[in-house]
Amino acid sequence: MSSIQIIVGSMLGGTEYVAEACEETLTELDFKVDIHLKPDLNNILSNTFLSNNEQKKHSDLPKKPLWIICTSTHGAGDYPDSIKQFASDLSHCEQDLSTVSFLTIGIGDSSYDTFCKAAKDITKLLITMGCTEIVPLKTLDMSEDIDPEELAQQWISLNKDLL
Ligand SMILES: Cc1cc2nc3c(=O)[nH]c(=O)nc-3n(C[C@H](O)[C@H](O)[C@H](O)COP(=O)(O)O)c2cc1C
Repeated sequence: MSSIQIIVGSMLGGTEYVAEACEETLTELDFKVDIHLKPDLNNILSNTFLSNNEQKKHSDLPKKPLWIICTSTHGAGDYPDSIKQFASDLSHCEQDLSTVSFLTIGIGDSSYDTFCKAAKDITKLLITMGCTEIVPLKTLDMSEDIDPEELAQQWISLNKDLL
């Protein structure tokens, strides 16, 4: 079992429901999950690398640490307030993140030219910081009549063997 950190960027709360739906699916799949509605990089790093140490004690439970980013986009392609500090801290992080794998779910509205830009930007930033994207960005378009929680859960289930 790998430990998964779900990192949430939301302004109005909708993306929190999507993240919690992902948490539910992952828990059903028997993953250990921590969800961060107000992500703090230091806290996430200590969970990530503590989990690593724990895994070393259990050699039958190996796996790289995994982060799942769920973020909407606000303003004119900006990060939501809840994830701004995390993104800034991440860009200055000096810790080696090369063992961290991640995937991103972007929630946005395609009527904006900057569709899901925050999710695209954080994906680029994580790659710049040495992390490995294991599944290409999943975007959910709220201008369509969709159930974003259901779609996110289906996407997690589809990719479960890569986690
Ligand atoms: C003021 C405002 C600005 C927005 N700007 C963008 C944007 O630039 N790109 C985009 O894809 N969606 C944009 N959206 C759509 C939101 O990302 C979308 O409504 C999302 O579901 C909000 O998620 P949240 O409830 O977690 O904040 C904007 C929405 C609002 C209200």
